[in-house]
Amino acid sequence: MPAKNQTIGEFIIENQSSFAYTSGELSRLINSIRLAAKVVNHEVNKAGLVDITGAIGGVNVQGEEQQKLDVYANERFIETLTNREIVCGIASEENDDFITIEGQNCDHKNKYVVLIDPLDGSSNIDVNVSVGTIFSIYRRVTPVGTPVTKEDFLQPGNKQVAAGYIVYGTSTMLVYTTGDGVNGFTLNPAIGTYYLSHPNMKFPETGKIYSINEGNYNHFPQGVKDYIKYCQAEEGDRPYTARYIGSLVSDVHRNMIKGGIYIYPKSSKSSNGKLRLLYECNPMAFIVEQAGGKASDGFTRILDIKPTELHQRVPFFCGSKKMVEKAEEFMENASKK
Ligand SMILES: O=P(O)(O)OC[C@H]1O[C@](O)(COP(=O)(O)O)[C@@H](O)[C@@H]1O
Ligand SMILES: [Mg+2]
Ligand SMILES: [Mg+2]
Repeated sequence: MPAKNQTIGEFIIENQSSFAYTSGELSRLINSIRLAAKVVNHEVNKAGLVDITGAIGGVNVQGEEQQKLDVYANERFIETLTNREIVCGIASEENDDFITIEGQNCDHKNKYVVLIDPLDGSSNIDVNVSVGTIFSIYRRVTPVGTPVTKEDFLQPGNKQVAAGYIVYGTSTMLVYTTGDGVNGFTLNPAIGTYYLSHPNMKFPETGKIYSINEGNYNHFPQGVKDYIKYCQAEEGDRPYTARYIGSLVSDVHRNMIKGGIYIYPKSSKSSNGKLRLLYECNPMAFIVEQAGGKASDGFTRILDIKPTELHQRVPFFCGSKKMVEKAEEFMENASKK
């Protein structure tokens, strides 16, 4: 078990064997992300002050109004990753298409692509509720020395070499996996260093929290309606408690600590749900599974879905293993009727 209060830098060096490729590369990837996260954290903490509040007046490829912090965070992560000579391409929620990073000598020698949701939970920025950043990292599949292509981004989630999130909440935490368990690091803002505060995070097998936007209840598939009724029934260890922050990162983080399930299903209003497979569901699913939880679209394991589009959406069920299995049971039964 790693020593608590180890710095993230020490942890990476000590655990380099858990990364499939050379340690130096992982350090540079995670260091880029933690640096950009510190800069973004600084701005998030000022949310409410004039210059950082509200919409920027643009609409992203999802048709969503972009908040100033969406754009600010996007620029900081892209800039920081680009300057560290480690990525050959970046895809982001805030960019229509992927960005090719040629590298200092324009030789396309870098080996990793990063997919990012720079600011998750945008609707909560101006109301002082916790938000996050989500990242997913793959090794490129196209030859080194050639420009990155869409193929490098459309890999199934089970090919991720690392994934994680930052939650900007009561404290700022960076939580990540390289396929060898999940560890959480809390930022000490006084000295700007992340310390290992949550070693070897584990999803409780079951829990008593369900997180879903029940405002859309009438539009949900029958299986989801049945599962919500199950959660609310006065039986056994139920009713469960409803908790919904409206920031995917924060809802899943809480459920990972306390036990619970988060669901963003498809509905008659959005045929594939809202969340994006590549930079929301895949990285969160990798973390959830590495912590002993489960993640699916109600039927299929998220990490086995073969992506077809950069910004494609999928229904998302994730959390405590037994709770997700129960929800899938309701989905299965309803689909047979
Ligand atoms: O308001 P709704 O429809 O419940 O959606 C909330 C969900 O949408 C999101 O805000 C989508 O993410 P972005 O803020 O990155 O677009 C999730 O974080 C959250 O879980
Ligand atoms: Mg998001
Ligand atoms: Mg976002």
